Amino acid sequence: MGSGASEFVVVANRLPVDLETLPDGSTRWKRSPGGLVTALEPILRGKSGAWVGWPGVADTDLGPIVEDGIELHPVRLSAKEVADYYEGFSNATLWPLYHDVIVKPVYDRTWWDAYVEVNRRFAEATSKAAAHGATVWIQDYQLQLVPKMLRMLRPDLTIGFFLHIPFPPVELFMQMPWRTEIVEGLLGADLIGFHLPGGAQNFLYLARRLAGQPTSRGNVGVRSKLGVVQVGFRNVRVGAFPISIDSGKLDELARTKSVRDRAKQLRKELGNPQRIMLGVDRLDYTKGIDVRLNAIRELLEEGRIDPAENIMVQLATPSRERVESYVQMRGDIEKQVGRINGEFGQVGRPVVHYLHRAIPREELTAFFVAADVMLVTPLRDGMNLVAKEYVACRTDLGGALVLSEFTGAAAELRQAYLTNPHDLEDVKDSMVEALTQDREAGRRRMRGLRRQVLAHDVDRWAKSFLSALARDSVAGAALLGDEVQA
Ligand SMILES: O=P(O)(O)OC[C@H]1O[C@H](O[C@H]2O[C@H](CO)[C@@H](O)[C@H](O)[C@H]2O)[C@H](O)[C@@H](O)[C@@H]1O
Ligand SMILES: Nc1ccn([C@@H]2O[C@H](COP(=O)(O)OP(=O)(O)O)[C@@H](O)[C@H]2O)c(=O)n1
Repeated sequence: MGSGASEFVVVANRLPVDLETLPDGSTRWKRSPGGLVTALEPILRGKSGAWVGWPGVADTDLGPIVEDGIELHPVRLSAKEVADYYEGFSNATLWPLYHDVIVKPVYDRTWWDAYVEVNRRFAEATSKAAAHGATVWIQDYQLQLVPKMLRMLRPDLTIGFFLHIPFPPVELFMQMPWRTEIVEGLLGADLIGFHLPGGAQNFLYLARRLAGQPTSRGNVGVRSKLGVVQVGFRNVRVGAFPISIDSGKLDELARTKSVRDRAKQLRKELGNPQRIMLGVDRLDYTKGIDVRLNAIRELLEEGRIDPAENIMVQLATPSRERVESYVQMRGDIEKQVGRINGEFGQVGRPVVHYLHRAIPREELTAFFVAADVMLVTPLRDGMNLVAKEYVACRTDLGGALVLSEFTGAAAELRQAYLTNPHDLEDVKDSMVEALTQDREAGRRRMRGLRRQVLAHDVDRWAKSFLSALARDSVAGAALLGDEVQA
């Protein structure tokens, strides 16, 4: 297959923008949901590379286009492929399996066939876009077969892969009927990145057990001490690279007069309560939105918080709306919101303000600035960028972060009020602690959190991954325990 013109290509299920059809039949591009796009968009803009991905709607034929300075290569998916590859295998098989089986994964052979077929299409589209010797960076669980397929088409490329969600413990991964194919698919890369060392260790074990390849045995570090899998003459490196946000830019935005004024106005519109709690998530069962709502209801019932003084705002972006478990969860959450407001709200003064829609970045920043307590309570989350965004916005050192121990972010944000989302009493106690924290103690915590988030931004994440990828993989032979420049 012939090569294209791009020296650096990002490959992800989604393009950074979704094609939206308006009621009058015309179309426009809007930003795609989720943290992957939040993280990668600024990187690609700075590198003038190409992005291969799905435009978010089925049966759309589009040639390459340039949008906002990024060259986009849309991959066409039919309506059936969206149902089988995206909603099915990606989000009803892999997503729950990799998130601790919070809901039961479905193993369907026709979904697997669609996953193989669509991964092949992504590999072919990437092969067309990439110049000879280019660097290709493949993203996430939807595309785990692409590294091997692409290597077969284009052995000249340097191939990196990054998994944005947790890589599951071995006992869970072994459920997967196509477990060997997935491990072998990933081993087509030169470097495989995870958020945390635990994910990398799980993968190394599986590469030995399922693919039968020799691997390094030492512990993997954070941006250091890569593991190695020997695949024939190739050394595939495996490491932990915790993702982050464009913290400097968000810090700047949070300081602007328009955002600060809007934050004040939001407080007023919410009835000037003493304390505002905030949740910001895609509407996903992994995010523990139900956990925080249960905690608030019990705290109200027990009289530990006063509904006249403490309110909550939950901003929920619509997500995967045709997947059964998401439909059911939306109903459950909206019932919980209704129950709390029915029992504890007043006319014109609900306790929980709930918006089910995407929120523009500047408005979201004003919410972060206005919120006294940020509630991030996932049952499992690869990283959770929202936690880092809140910290980056607290230029005043105000606010408090309640953070689930089961997020990747918890490994770095140690000064948060860390909590176990499976232990409702612990969540309630953490919330009360955060709501009643001493001002000076709160400022100390926030200072520590900000030091971490501002020093480890998304640029550092990308540079640490890409510089490790750029290293000669033959030189990596000696590397059991190699150090990476962060
Ligand atoms: O594309 P969707 O199906 O609408 O889902 C949105 C994205 O969700 C997931 O995000 C993950 O990546 C974040 C950045 O690394 C991380 O902070 C978070 O913990 C993950 O859940 C998913 O991995 C992406 O592929 C989706 O685009
Ligand atoms: N209503 C909302 C909720 C989230 N978001 C953004 O979506 C991203 C979510 O990333 P994340 O890493 O926390 O979680 P995922 O949705 O990627 O699993 C963050 O950048 C949020 O600011 C948004 O723009 N509007």
